[in-house]
Amino acid sequence: MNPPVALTIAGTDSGGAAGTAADLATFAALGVHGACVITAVTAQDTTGVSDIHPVPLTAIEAQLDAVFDDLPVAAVKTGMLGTAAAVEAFAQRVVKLRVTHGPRSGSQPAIVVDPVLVATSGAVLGGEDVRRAYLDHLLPVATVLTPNLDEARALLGRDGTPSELAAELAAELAGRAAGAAGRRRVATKTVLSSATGGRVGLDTLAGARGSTSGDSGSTSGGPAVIVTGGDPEATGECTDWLAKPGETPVPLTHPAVATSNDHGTGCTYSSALAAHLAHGAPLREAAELAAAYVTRQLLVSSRWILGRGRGPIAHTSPTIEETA
Ligand SMILES: Nc1ncnc2c1ncn2[C@@H]1O[C@H](COP(=O)(O)OP(=O)(O)O)[C@@H](O)[C@H]1O
Ligand SMILES: Cc1ncc(COP(=O)(O)O)c(N)n1
Repeated sequence: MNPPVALTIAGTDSGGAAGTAADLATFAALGVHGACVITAVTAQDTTGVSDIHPVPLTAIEAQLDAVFDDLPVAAVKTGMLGTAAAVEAFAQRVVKLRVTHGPRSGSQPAIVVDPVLVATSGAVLGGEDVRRAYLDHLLPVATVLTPNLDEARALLGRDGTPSELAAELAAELAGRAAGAAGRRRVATKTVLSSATGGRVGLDTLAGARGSTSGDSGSTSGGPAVIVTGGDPEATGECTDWLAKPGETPVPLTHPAVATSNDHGTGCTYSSALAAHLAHGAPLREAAELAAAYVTRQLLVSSRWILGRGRGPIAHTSPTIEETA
């Protein structure tokens, strides 16, 4: 039987903790075939990021087209996109997939966006132009986004509690999604009407609205938002807040692991979420399973001493001893 396919669009981490190293390891651990589009090469270790080399836009576009033209991608996870042009190039392809497949074809991938802007070490992985491109182009067409607290604050440009930020971000993006869908509907109708002599399929127009069926993630009102609640000093519990437009945010609580080996945690969480969505899990269940996976992996690496800084979250399979 074929495994589901998930695609990561992200940067490399030479230290093997975050970025594509985390994403592909997580996909493999969760029984998903992983494809990857590299957006940037970073020189990075447990102490920080010392160099960033963006991949040229044409090479990013060629990788995206190679994967989408060939593989049945069930879920996409985006990590460090690095430039506004890369954000826009991927957003354009999401819109194209929706227009060509329609919402009920079952062939639209779930789009998980981890809006990476700043690394745990403090390095800037996406500037103000990237933040704007996320808000204007990619987030409104996403299925679900997974900002941490700082990223949620940066995207909204204001502070608040995690549940407030999750609800406000979902409402803000629902508004943007509705506006973008209206503009696409007019553009698609014009293009298709001239191409078909006036006959336009209902499915095609519904697809241009960017709605998805079932509970793989977004409702027709815009993307779901999960504000993650990681806290390196945490003892006790961590709470992530899941918000869907127009609904009261739901707290998702799981045990906290006391560890400083947390480099790559956010990448691992969003990849695990994409992997479970690729398997067909509903969004809330996928979020709970992803948090359980991250918690287990943090436990495995909690006593490791690797590198001089914040060590990696484990990407190895735990032994019985490590999970005890
Ligand atoms: N110490 C921890 N123990 C258990 N879960 C954690 C811990 N730190 C983060 N998580 C979980 O990992 C996921 C990613 O969260 P977070 O650390 O906020 O992302 P990022 O690495 O982007 O800051 C969330 O589900 C969060 O609750
Ligand atoms: C290539 C790449 N992508 C993402 C992150 C963020 O991960 P973290 O928040 O754990 O530093 C990173 N450091 N490097």
